[in-house]
Amino acid sequence: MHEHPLQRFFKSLREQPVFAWERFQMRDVLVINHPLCQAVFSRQGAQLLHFQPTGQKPWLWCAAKWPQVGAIRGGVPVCWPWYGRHPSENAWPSHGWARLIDWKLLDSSTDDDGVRLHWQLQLCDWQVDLHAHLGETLELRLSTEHQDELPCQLSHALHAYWRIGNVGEIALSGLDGAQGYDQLSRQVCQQQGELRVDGGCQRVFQHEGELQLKDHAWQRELCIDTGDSADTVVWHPGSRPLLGVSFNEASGFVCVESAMAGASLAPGERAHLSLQARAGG
Ligand SMILES: O=P(O)(O)OC[C@H]1O[C@H](O)[C@H](O)[C@@H](O)[C@@H]1O
Repeated sequence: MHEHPLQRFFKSLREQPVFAWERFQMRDVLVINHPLCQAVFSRQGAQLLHFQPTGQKPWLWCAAKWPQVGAIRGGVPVCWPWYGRHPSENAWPSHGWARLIDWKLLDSSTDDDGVRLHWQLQLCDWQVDLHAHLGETLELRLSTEHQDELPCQLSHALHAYWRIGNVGEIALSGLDGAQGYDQLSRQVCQQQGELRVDGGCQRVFQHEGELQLKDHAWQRELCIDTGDSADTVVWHPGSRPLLGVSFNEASGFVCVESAMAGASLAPGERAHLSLQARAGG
């Protein structure tokens, strides 16, 4: 099994600062080394690419090779201000602008509890803020507002790639009875028992509360909470090739995302999305 590509920043035996900027694959990355956890963000997309509480295996997956320009596959891409295909502009990039451009880091702080970061992106009349709290657990909160004169359409997602031992040996519990839509068969579905994703999965569930990602190969359980207002999207490409990602690499992740389909946002109103995870078991 491959090592996480960003673990390379934590090999030094010398004492490292809590926050340090580095260059990696032509991007600025913020390397975070706290007694409770190690983590890496890219400035592009304010994307959390690596998170590993001390003494544990990495929680997030990231592709080893990144395209020279364009989206980095891995970690928690922020899909914003639209999720998936743009509703009317076919030529516009999938999952919006936010993961393609550099954000501003407005604040970073550290205490015994972990680190807190505040990233921001301003685009035309729109502003999106990402607050992260990382320590023994992971917490991301996204908040959007705009100053346009009229209500605007927004859809967004925290598209997390979770690191797992092998996609054939995982199960998601906590979705039993949840109503959803299977985008592969284009049919509504209702989950019965545990969800297995081997062979490909692209489902959107209406679901509240935690779900458990049970990883039998790594004997690990992560409890993932996508918040109360969002949909939970479960995605894995199965045997469909992903550009620049080997079949072996792709067997090491499953996406469990916090997402909100298109909604209308009035001027000054705020839309929120959150994603939290803790070790279970
Ligand atoms: O390849 P990307 O644009 O990063 O999208 C990756 C995936 O994201 C979502 O989960 C969609 O449901 C998939 O259809 C898509 O393939």
